[in-house]
Amino acid sequence: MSAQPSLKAPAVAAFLVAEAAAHRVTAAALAGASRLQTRRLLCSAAGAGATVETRGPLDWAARSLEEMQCAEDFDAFCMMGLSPLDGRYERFVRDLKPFFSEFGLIRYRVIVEVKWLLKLSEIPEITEVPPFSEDAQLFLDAIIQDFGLADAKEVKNIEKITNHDVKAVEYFLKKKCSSHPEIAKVLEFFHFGCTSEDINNLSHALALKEGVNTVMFPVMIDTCKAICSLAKQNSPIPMLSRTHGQPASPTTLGKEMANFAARLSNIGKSFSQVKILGKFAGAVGNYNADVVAYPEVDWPKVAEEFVRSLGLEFNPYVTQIEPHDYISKLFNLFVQFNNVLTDFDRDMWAYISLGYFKQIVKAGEVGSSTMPHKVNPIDFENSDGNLTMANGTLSSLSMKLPISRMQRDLTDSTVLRNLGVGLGHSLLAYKATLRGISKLQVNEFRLSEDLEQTWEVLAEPIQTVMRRYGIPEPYEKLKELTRGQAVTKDSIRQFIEGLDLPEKARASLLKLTPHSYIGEAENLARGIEEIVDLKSGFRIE
Ligand SMILES: O=C(O)C[C@H](Nc1ncnc2c1ncn2[C@@H]1O[C@H](COP(=O)(O)O)[C@@H](O)[C@H]1O)C(=O)O
Repeated sequence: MSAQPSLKAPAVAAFLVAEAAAHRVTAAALAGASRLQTRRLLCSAAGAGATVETRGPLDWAARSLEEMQCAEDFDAFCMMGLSPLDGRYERFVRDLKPFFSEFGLIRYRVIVEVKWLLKLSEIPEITEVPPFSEDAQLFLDAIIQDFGLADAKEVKNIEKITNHDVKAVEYFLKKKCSSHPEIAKVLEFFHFGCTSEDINNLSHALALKEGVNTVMFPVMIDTCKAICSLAKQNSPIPMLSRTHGQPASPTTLGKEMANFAARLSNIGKSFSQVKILGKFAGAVGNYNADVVAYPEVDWPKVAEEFVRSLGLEFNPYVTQIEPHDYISKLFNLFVQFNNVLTDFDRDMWAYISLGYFKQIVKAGEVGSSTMPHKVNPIDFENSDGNLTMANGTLSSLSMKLPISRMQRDLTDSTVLRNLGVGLGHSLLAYKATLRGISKLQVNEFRLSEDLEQTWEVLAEPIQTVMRRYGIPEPYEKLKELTRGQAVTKDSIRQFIEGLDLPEKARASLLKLTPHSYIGEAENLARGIEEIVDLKSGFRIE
């Protein structure tokens, strides 16, 4: 399934009216019409045999979020949230809600159940479910397209009685369709031959595919782009390196940023290798009940066609459950991405602490409640903390989900309800890193000052040139000059003057400063755009 362009509820109405005009349905005819009635009008106006693209730009995600925010005392509900993702940080992660909430899971289950009924109607051997009329198809499609919070609440009310969440969806659909004479005749074919997990695994797979593509990847791409810009903008700015926290050969600020951009984009490319899998093979993975009911049907083929029609890859070897190995693979990549970003956050924290970056202050904001001078690197710290939470959850899911006793236990069911938690903390962290980056201002004076005070870093190139020209014990001589001693521009120059080197080599060493001793750093930073390929990565097909 492809991501739909964003369109808010009023825009949906406007879209339908515009479509109506295009098909010469009058506004008067549309006045007061429900979405289903509107579609029926559009369909008949478009002519016999024409189909109206009802999935078009109707943005169910935006609609469900709007409905959520209209709920009575939404703010109070958030304030009492047990998880900060649903409280304090709700506004940063709300885009994930349509996909990974209870509402989202129910909606995806409804989609799978309805589409399965439609699929059954296309199998010639299943004469008990004849092909649906256009009106019945529109009716079923409208259940999906118009599915909202009120419908989800109805399912939850049914679940209070059934105490079985998937069965509640089946009953909801039967009730909803009992008013349509044609569909009412085949109500028992809802959930036909299915075990609940046939519905669940496809629902989770769809949520992951759509949620990650639509919400996660764009922010991950923005993060890569922001770090790439830091690399390019600061490609020539020399910076003292630190290995073991001690002054080491200089680099450029841009080159150190480029390293992170390259690492993150490499992980991005791996996402496209993850296949989101689905199964539809009944209670223990062998189509047992289907084969008895309709022995003449090629059930593995039907299942494969159905899973693929939803935009998922088919997994033929399963128990009652799809074994979730692909979720481990996917989440391990998130863990890797998050680890690299943690590394970035901590380096940025250290560079800010060294004064290499200043942070732009916003009028009215407070740094420290007691030390008025302070501007703390709170965004990088928030990101670091949330990446810890994210990786804790994502690793737990990745470790647990592939393990299920024999043909199934229900441990995955409750655990799978946390897909959005791991992704939510990740999203929160990416946004915090982006905020942190947006406040940075490079302090070239501080960067230069540190280099000016560490002429001893030139010991490395001098001893390397001495080796080339066969001067005995170069390393030891430099060690004597530099180790634990105050090394200055003058003492270094004096040392170079005293070396038995060809004139050209000496001149080039005398020209060298800690600021210019940066090797290929600037070129490496400038070349980052060729390495960072954000077009082929960060996408799950
Ligand atoms: O298709 C079936 O139902 C077959 C059945 N296995 C089940 N498969 C899927 N869901 C099942 C199963 N069993 C229970 N439930 C319902 O799952 C819900 C579990 O709730 P929670 O622990 O909160 O995630 C909760 O709503 C449970 O009622 C079996 O016997 O193998």
